[in-house]
Amino acid sequence: MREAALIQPPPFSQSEDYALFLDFDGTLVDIVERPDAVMVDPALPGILTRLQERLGGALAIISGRPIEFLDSRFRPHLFDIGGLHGLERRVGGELFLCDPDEHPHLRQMAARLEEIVAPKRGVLIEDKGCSIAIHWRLAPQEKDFALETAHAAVQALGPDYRVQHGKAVAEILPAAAGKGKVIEQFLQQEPYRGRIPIFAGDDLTDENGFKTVNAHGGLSIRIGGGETIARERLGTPSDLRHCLSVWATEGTLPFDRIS
Ligand SMILES: O=P(O)(O)OC[C@H]1O[C@H](O[C@H]2O[C@H](CO)[C@@H](O)[C@H](O)[C@H]2O)[C@H](O)[C@@H](O)[C@@H]1O
Repeated sequence: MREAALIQPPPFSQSEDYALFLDFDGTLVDIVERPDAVMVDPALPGILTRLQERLGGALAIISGRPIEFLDSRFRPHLFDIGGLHGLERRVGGELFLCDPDEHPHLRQMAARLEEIVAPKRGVLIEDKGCSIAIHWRLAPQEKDFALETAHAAVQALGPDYRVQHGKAVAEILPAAAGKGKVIEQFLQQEPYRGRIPIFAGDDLTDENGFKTVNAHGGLSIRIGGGETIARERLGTPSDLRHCLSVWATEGTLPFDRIS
């Protein structure tokens, strides 16, 4: 990572050279105990809309969440989104969705997993159709159980599926999913094509996105602690929201480093 105390990204006269990609949980919004309890800061949709205009439309949320969930949190705003760790995508209103019916074994596994975790108080199954997350934030003592359950499920499903590790979560999803891949797909399409990517994320799934962004000579930003290949670091989602707000209103994007 660079040692500079402050980054001064592009003035608005050059902002159409850049594409901005933003992770959701732990990056734009704070981590909370339950997946369905996440809250969007009321000022955030307006800040993102302003940035989207500044960037000529080249702003997308890149998340492990489904597009439908993110829309429910940002309504009436409909941002470009790479959802489900890149399994689905919306660009300029055009949708590329993942069909759960194409994953019949995963669907059967979802029902089985509900039964397996039922006796474990605080372990939550988040069924997202084409992926299934097993959460243990409310039951940290069940971490090993949750991890073993996720890995056993993938073992049973075969090589078309993998486990994505995250913050107090293990997700079972198609092996082809990846944030790097979906960022690459965005960069092949207008208005993202040919631009320098900027990507902020906080978690293991985002490291794959950082790899792609670094390969394009872009700016990768890790939110919070942990080992990373990101080139810059910010402390909290609130720090990032502040930076985005400054960029939206003043034309610069200052990142105070924490490490
Ligand atoms: O790619 P992201 O937008 O960062 O999404 C990653 C996963 O985030 C969510 O889980 C995490 O946030 C929850 C709410 O704060 C928290 O309770 C949980 O412990 C975290 O792992 C979400 O529920 C998953 O579907 C996303 O894949």
